[in-house]
Amino acid sequence: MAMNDEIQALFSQYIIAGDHAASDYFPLVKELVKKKNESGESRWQKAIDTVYDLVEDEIRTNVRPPTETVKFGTSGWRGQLGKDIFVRSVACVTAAIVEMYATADDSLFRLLGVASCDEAKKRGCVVGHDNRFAGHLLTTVVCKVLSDAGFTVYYAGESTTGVLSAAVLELGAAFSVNLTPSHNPLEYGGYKFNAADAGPAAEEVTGTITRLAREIVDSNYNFDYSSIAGVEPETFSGVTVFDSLATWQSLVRKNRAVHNLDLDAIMASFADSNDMVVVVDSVHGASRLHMPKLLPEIDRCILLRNTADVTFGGIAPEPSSVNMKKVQEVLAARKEKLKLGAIIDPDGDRIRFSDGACEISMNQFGAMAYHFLVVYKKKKGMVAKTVATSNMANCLARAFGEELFEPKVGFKEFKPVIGRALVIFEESDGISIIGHTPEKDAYIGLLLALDMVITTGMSLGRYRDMIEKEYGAYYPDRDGITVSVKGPELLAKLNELEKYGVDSQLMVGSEQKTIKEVITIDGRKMIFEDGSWLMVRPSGTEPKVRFYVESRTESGTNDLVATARGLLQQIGLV
Ligand SMILES: O=P(O)(O)OC[C@H]1O[C@H](O)[C@H](O)[C@@H](O)[C@@H]1O
Repeated sequence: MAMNDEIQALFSQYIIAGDHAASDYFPLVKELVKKKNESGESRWQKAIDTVYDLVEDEIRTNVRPPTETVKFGTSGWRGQLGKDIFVRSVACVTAAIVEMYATADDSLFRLLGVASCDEAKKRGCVVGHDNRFAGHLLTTVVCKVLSDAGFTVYYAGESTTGVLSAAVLELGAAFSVNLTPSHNPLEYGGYKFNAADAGPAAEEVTGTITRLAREIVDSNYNFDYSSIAGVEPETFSGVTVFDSLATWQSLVRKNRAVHNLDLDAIMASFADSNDMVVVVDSVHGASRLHMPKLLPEIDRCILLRNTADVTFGGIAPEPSSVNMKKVQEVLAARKEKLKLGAIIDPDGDRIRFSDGACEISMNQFGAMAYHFLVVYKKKKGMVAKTVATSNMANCLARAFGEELFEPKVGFKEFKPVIGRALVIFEESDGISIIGHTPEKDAYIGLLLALDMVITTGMSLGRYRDMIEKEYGAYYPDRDGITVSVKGPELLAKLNELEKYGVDSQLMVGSEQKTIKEVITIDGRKMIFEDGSWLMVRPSGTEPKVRFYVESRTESGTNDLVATARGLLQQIGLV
């Protein structure tokens, strides 16, 4: 079949001419990207661009309610571009934020970190977006709605979650809006709201935004697209453009004495360490814009997937083991003794590491960061990690005679220990430290990793092995299954696991293990007598049930995974 016919056939499979609602653009984009990757033919790119023109038209013109009602989940509102996230729906959610400030009572203002709506207007909002399609268009909508309502707006353009959070602190802003669905696939758009503390907003806040947004969506609210067509946000009253990375750098420098990380000295040492190579894969996300400014410009600093590509080259843009392969390949070909690789998600709040020989997950890295700050940086204090995260940090906290805070999943759960915990982290590749933002930030993770390697003179793998030799080894893993049931029905199914209480037994591999403790703050975590555990919980961002396991022996992890799967099978989810 000639290529044009092939493209034509694909188009007619997914597109109903003149009917966005009935057309399904993203499966088509995915097919076209696959073809482009296979053939390298530039004409496939033209076809992709044509589909994106249609998506853009849908984003501009859609006036229906979103296909899925607006809902802020574990981290913001996420949905499909064009169908859920479009000019009007983004305007409605922004109008809901305006309404929230206009009508908040004292207790809500306390959570928002401002005393009044006037204060919020004056302190203003930081606005930015990741590398996704239509980011600029949709943030222009946000700026317009906020500007019309009298809010000061600091416009960052394309930036990352951690950097925008730092900007809130540095500018003393009242809140931030960041248009990103984080690491979700290419068809998604998203909307994150952080209040004045610069961390992910509390549930009461996002609940209020959700409620007001639904009301506005259902009203006759009209956003006049012509008021923003071809206009840059800084032309609106009260909107200024600023350099968000500079605010991040300023925050890190300012708090040097708090965390003992010296940004400039670390970068200078790396530049001088002839035996060290660093590879960072931005997977086409917003970090690609910052890395050349943050890291030294030397040939031992290699940046991968640092071009603009809203399709992420067709991959799921998350810092997974599969996606780490490019970093591993580049590191393998290098001669330097010390190798550090990292992969960062599109909005720069997740990071995963490699030392060329092995991968270091956040389960391990977060605990290593805690060890590093205490032992090498001479800091004293507690550590915090979510209940689904490895217990290596619990073990270190015990050894250091320090407290451990263990909330349910979600970075916003760390609020009670911000300013107290030396490290806050979760297995899903998010980390921050004392004196930094209460938001997860890949860059502070990268800075820590650089400092660890430079200061200890060890690769991350060797450093981890050294800690494990002293404190014992932990073997965590996680996986998940896609489910079609949701809401109360899903919870009812998961509740069937309640029969596995303390003293009941489960087969793990060929061994029968007794449950010693059950933690139910988030799903169900069942801890066995030998300290190994498994946990099951519904995802707050995807139609999935996740399970997390941790063994104390290398071979035991797979057995725990099999047991977890078995449990989900038993309750009819697999
Ligand atoms: O609820 P899940 O799908 O497991 O997602 C959990 C994750 O969601 C978002 O990414 C939050 O920012 C994270 O803090 C949280 O760990």
